[in-house]
Amino acid sequence: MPKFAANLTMMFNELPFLDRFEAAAKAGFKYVEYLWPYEFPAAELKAKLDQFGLKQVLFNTAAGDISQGEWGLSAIPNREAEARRDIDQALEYALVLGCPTVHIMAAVVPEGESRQAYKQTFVENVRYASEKFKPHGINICLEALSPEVKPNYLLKSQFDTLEIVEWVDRDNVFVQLDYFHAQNVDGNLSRLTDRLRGKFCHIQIASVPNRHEPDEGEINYQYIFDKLDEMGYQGYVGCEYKPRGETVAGLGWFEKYK
Ligand SMILES: O=C(O)[C@H](O)C(=O)CO
Ligand SMILES: [Mg+2]
Repeated sequence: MPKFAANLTMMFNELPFLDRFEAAAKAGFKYVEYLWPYEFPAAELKAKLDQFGLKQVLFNTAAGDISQGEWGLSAIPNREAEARRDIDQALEYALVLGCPTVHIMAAVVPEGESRQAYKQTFVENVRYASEKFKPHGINICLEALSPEVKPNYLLKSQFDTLEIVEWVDRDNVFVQLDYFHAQNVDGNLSRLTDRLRGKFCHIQIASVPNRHEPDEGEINYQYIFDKLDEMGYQGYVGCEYKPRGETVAGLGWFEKYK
């Protein structure tokens, strides 16, 4: 049965961020993920995890200057020093939080820039991170984002991500398989899951097209969950969706997995 993680960035927005840990635990979650921890001291977040018996299973490297359209720095040529500081910071947080996986964000590729140069830079920075994280048993995930969510992001298709993972060629670097983006860009989710077998170590879910709870829309998630169980998938499934309304009211789908 899948191990579901509440995404505290997207869910429980009725509450201030630091109150979402208790809400997630009360709703029956044992695991949490969220985009970025850096607004808070790692020790403060760890205290919240411990207070409510939660395990942190994923967070991201910093996004850069979102107001300037940045969405990750690790693929931007000539920004390697900043990217590697972000990677080092992510490692510090992962060690305090006891988090097994970090999503290294790539970058948006501005019109006219060389995608190949961005890919090469990303590979070199991910290899840097792999070496730093390896002694601590921490994995790295890379994720494709659909253009409707993040236009011109370096990784669009799951096969873009697979190309980088195979190019990096390190045993602690994997695909972050977000079925919302995968359905929007690649489709054919069952065959895609088979093709990525052994290459992904974290999954995220949301309905398509509205990115809500997984109990609506065009993806038959029960079929996907059963397939993951049959494959023996042992990773986590992040609930990276925007609740239709009040978060707990939308958790009927989760009842049978508690
Ligand atoms: O947006 C997503 O699906 C990613 O998981 C993320 O964390 C930031 O792009
Ligand atoms: Mg995602």
